[in-house]
Amino acid sequence: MRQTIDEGVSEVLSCVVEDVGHAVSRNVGGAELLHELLNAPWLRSLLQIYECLLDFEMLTPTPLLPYASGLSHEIMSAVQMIQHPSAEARELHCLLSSPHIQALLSSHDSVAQADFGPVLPPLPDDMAEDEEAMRIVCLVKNNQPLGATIRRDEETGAIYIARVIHGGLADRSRLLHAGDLLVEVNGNPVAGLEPEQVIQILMNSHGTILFKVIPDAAQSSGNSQKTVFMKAMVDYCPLLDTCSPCPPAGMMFSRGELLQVVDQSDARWWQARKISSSPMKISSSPSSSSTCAGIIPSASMLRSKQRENWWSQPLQVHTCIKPLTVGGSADNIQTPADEHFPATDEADSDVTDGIYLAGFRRSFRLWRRTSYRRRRQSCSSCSPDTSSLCPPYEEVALYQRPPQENHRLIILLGATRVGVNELRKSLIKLNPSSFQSPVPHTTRPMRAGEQTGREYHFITRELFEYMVCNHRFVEYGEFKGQLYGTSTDSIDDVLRRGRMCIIDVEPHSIQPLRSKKLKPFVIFIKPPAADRLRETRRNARILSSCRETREFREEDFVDLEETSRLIEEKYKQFFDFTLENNELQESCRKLCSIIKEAQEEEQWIPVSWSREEE
Ligand SMILES: Nc1ncnc2c1ncn2[C@@H]1O[C@H](COP(=O)(O)OP(=O)(O)OP(=O)(O)O)[C@@H](O)[C@H]1O
Repeated sequence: MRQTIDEGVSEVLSCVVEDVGHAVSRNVGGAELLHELLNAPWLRSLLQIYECLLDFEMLTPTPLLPYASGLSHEIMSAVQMIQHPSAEARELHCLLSSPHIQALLSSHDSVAQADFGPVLPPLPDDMAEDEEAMRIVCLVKNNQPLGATIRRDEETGAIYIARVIHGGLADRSRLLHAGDLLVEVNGNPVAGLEPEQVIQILMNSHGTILFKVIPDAAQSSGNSQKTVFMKAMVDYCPLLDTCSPCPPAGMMFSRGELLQVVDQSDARWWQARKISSSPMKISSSPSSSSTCAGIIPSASMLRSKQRENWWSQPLQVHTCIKPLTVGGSADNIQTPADEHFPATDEADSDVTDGIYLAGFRRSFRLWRRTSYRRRRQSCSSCSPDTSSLCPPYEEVALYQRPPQENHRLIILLGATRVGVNELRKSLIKLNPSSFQSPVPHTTRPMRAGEQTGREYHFITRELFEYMVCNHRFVEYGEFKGQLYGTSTDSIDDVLRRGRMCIIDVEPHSIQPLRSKKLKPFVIFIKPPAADRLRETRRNARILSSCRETREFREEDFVDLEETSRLIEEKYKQFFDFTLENNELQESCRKLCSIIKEAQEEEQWIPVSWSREEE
């Protein structure tokens, strides 16, 4: 039976050799050759043999004898002892003594004895009892840092591994853990040394580094850490942080960056990696787990730093957080009260092709512009580097809007005259059935041709003030004796109709809009490079008063650039996207596609917006 199988196998194998040789000698094309080989009957036979071998392996066979090479030596010496060996005996001796057969038998014995592990040096005879718990770790140092920090126990002088950095060399070895007691480095005992001296030994070591450690039983079992994603809401630089346990192992980050926090086991110092804020990139990035993490302060650590900074600062009153009454002009406006103008003076082409565009009235825009400029000038505490007491990190999760849910609120943000209104208007004109802006409220009397709920919601001052007291306004203020504002109800109204609500607000109004209900997506509109800004706006006209427009002046460009820079510095942690308004049509097309992605694709949002219970 066995002979028949062996014959069958050798027949199949000779077919393989013959067919392959034949095909190659015919010099046929690669695809044709592959096709022929795949169709060959011997392939089926080979697969059957392979299956038989797998079955055989499943039976976990035991070897007939584990010392075939020893037996062969016995046979060879027995043959040598025969005085007149037969031709068969001589042939057998010749076969067994050939180096190939010897190597084959030796391999057979290794497999039969399952002798695959490395040969370890014998344990020294004078080894102390407690050295049982000692671990010898050999790391091959390349250009990367070892990825571990050490600390000295001040009482005992013992040196411990303080932290193993995720993704670093020590972490990948899985042999060094936080809490392990370091006994020797390359044969040098480290007890009693200063950490700097141990680091010096490590720095002087090249190639292989041998650590002798006593593992910390609690840590070696491996404490699996839950990974969380956080958005940085503050800037951090380890090299400027005097409290950092190891500044070179620290990770710098700035507001708005997305961090994958991989270790929170230490209440004061976490470990994290920076990741791309693009959901597509994070889900398909295999490298993220292999890159080395860095040490960052925990949320509580940063909060206590923020408190310290806050107390040490002189008292600054934020005028920007109070709604401001603006009675003056936006641009040296020398005009009488607003309502004296005919309706056409105030309208800013808000009817186009039969489509009514709400929220583009001149007084409304001028109120917003003036109030922003005044606030900016009057509030000295709004400098970009002032860290407020906001949470230092915001935990985020990926979210995709279910089709039955309201659209996310789209907030456009930008310095005055950067083109926010122009883009918003172009977007609505492009697709008025999808995009809409909320209708503002005003106390100004309705004029001929106007309708309440179209140009404005015309309401009394009493009602307006009542709404203010009840926090119904996202933004409000006074312009030429009349109140103007954008209410949350108007936003809800647009969203309830299944449309995408596009608003532009002053930067400080973003925070109150950040809610689970609205899930705002913030797009910052920034100016292009200085020369492109001046070139593209050469023929543009800007509002100078309720009645007049004029060309851009150099000081407008300078102000626009400076304001953009300030807004970006101070509020970038809230931006979901930054769009450069260079060529108008291209910017509008881009804006349209960003909004589509925001509504239809996975995005990072604060976890508090996606939790069920809230
Ligand atoms: N990409 C662009 N290329 C050329 N001109 C532009 C571009 N974007 C905007 N403009 C023009 O710049 C001027 C100011 O734009 P817009 O009124 O939209 O600014 P804004 O940021 O809304 O400021 P405001 O506070 O005055 O409402 C307008 O004349 C507009 O047509």
